[in-house]
Amino acid sequence: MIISDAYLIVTSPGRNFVTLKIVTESGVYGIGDATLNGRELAVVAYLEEHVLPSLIGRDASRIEDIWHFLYRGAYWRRGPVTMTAIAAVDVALWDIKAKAAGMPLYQLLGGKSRDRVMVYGHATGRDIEACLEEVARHVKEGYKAVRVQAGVPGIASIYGVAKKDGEPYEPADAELPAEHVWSTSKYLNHVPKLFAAVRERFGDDLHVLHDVHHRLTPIEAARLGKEVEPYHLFWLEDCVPAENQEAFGLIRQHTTTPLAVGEVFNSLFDAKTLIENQWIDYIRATLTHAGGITHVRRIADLAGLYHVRTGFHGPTDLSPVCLGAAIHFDTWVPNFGIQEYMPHTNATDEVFPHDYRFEDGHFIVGETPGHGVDIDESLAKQYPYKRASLPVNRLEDGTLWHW
Ligand SMILES: O=C(O)[C@H](O)[C@@H](O)[C@H](O)[C@H](O)CO
Ligand SMILES: [Mg+2]
Repeated sequence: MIISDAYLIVTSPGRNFVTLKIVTESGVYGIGDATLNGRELAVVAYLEEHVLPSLIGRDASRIEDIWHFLYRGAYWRRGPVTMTAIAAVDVALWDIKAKAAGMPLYQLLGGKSRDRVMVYGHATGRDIEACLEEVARHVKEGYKAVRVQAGVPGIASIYGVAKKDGEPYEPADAELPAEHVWSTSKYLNHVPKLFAAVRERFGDDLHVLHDVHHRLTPIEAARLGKEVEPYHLFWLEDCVPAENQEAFGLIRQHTTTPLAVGEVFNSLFDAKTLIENQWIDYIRATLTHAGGITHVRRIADLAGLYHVRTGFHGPTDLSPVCLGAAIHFDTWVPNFGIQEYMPHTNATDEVFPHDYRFEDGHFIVGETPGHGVDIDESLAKQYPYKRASLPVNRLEDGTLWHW
């Protein structure tokens, strides 16, 4: 199982994806997702210059050793670029190990803890009415859980709401960062009305979620959490920026609305205080940005001790390789909560053939050895890289804010 080749495929079938392919002397290969939205080529340079040359000649079966070689060996530990690069190697090596064993990845992890994996989809609309129509569409398609994001009167462009109703939402929509204007008071006054309308129309059974996208202060988040309590959210996501983990201590004192955080985390240490204090309910760190299966498994195990469940990030800016590996992880992990799902474009699905399938609001894991996702390299070549940036936010007086 000696590694004989390792290279990257950068492709943009609708949006940019970076994929690492590791090939062994026996011909068995594995692939890992290395996509860091809006910073794709930083990871490409990191891997090509600093990681891939040192993989050649190593034993692909020594996943744990290679993980520590890359983590400790960098000296400059953690950070999204480093941890995305390590994750791509890690997931590709697990893919190889599972293929060599002739097993689907979930079997190597410990086997099935469940038969299917509940997902949440995204309903978005320019106002409450349009958003409710999108929730209705999701319910019709079988979703049991829906994230609900609507436009707010007086805010021209807002996270999570597509430019046109019915179109998929894609935040990295400009070559250079677009500048949006944000108003906390307008937002806070509007969101409880949205959830009142959702419960009135859809009743109590549907799981509903909401993403604040890091925009509030702790006391504002506490107010929002309290005000939506009657509508029983499945979770309130990223209600404050989480660099200061203590912020969640304050929010938790005020509300029983379940809290989710972690899509921008890249290490166990980003989440350690949050988990040990039981200030959160769901951890969203992903395989692609938090060091792969080897590291996210450690986060999930720590979380399990404190009744914190997984709710992996799953936007379209993570490739089907990440989603496929995540579905294996979700099928195994004992403390699973939910999996985010934003369907990829048809072009993306064609570039990344896969064996997972969506059925009745859930994913069903595939049985192909490995993580079940491949890449069509010649098709990938038809979609060259295009620079795309995430937006920034300013308050109405021009102050730069969190996006
Ligand atoms: O909950 C989510 O799915 C996320 O907040 C994403 O939509 C991020 O904004 C995106 O991943 C940034 O690249
Ligand atoms: Mg989010």
